[in-house]
Amino acid sequence: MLDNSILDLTDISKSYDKKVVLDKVNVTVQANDCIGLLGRNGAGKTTLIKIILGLLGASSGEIKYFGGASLNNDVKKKTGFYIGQEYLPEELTGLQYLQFINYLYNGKARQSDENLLNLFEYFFEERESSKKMISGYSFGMKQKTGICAALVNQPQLLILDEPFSGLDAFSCRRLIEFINKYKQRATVVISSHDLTFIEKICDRLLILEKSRVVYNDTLVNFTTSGKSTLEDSLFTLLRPQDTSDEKINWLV
Ligand SMILES: Nc1ncnc2c1ncn2[C@@H]1O[C@H](COP(=O)(O)OP(=O)(O)OP(=O)(O)O)[C@@H](O)[C@H]1O
Repeated sequence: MLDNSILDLTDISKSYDKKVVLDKVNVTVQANDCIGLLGRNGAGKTTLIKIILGLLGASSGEIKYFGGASLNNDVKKKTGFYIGQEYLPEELTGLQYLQFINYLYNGKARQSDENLLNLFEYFFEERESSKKMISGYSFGMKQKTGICAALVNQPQLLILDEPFSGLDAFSCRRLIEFINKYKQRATVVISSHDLTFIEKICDRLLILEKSRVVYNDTLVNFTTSGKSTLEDSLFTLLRPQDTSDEKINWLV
């Protein structure tokens, strides 16, 4: 393990009943890496993220954070994450939720409401919605609220699971621009199926397939310095099955 490692995963395995979902995952994430976590539906991306965040226990293996620490309060304070809308408190307004997260992470040294509203406005392009209950938000608005909450504590490690889902084109561009700036001062891990966005943001790729890591290196090496697109390179690596059209003749 190198001194500036932010995450050091050793032999992380996870099974549900007898089904192996992660099989001896070994990954080191260095400071200022911006990593695209890729893989088919069901490859284990969310499971891996939840294990890293301590929301799910691994069946075996060990994770060290920020150069050797275990998952203590200091590590949690330095980490921001968004892993889905099911964790949003519907009965709070957007601003109240950001204030709650702010208090939880930062105690007395919390951000001003003005900072929180500016953060909200950056992604929403307005402030009015911050006074409305999250229960009344659209899917995309909830997504943006979760992303804002992940940023309140100015995390050194930012982990986002499918952050682009449901975002309109403007919000996607905002998020891309934001992460491209933010990654200069932080380590970022993003799981996404949107390869165009991953290509615009990430420097490294971690690709899971059939419960194992099948690629863990730079984006540039993966696309042979841009000679092929990320999509083509991914298809070459994962070789999708040729599903015969005849099987759906009854349909089309
Ligand atoms: N609570 C659970 N109980 C049993 N199996 C589970 C559970 N959660 C996930 N799995 C299984 O673990 C595997 C990995 O799921 P995971 O959600 O990590 O995949 P993913 O790569 O994030 O997929 P997607 O791209 O579709 O979001 C899947 O086969 C899934 O069915």
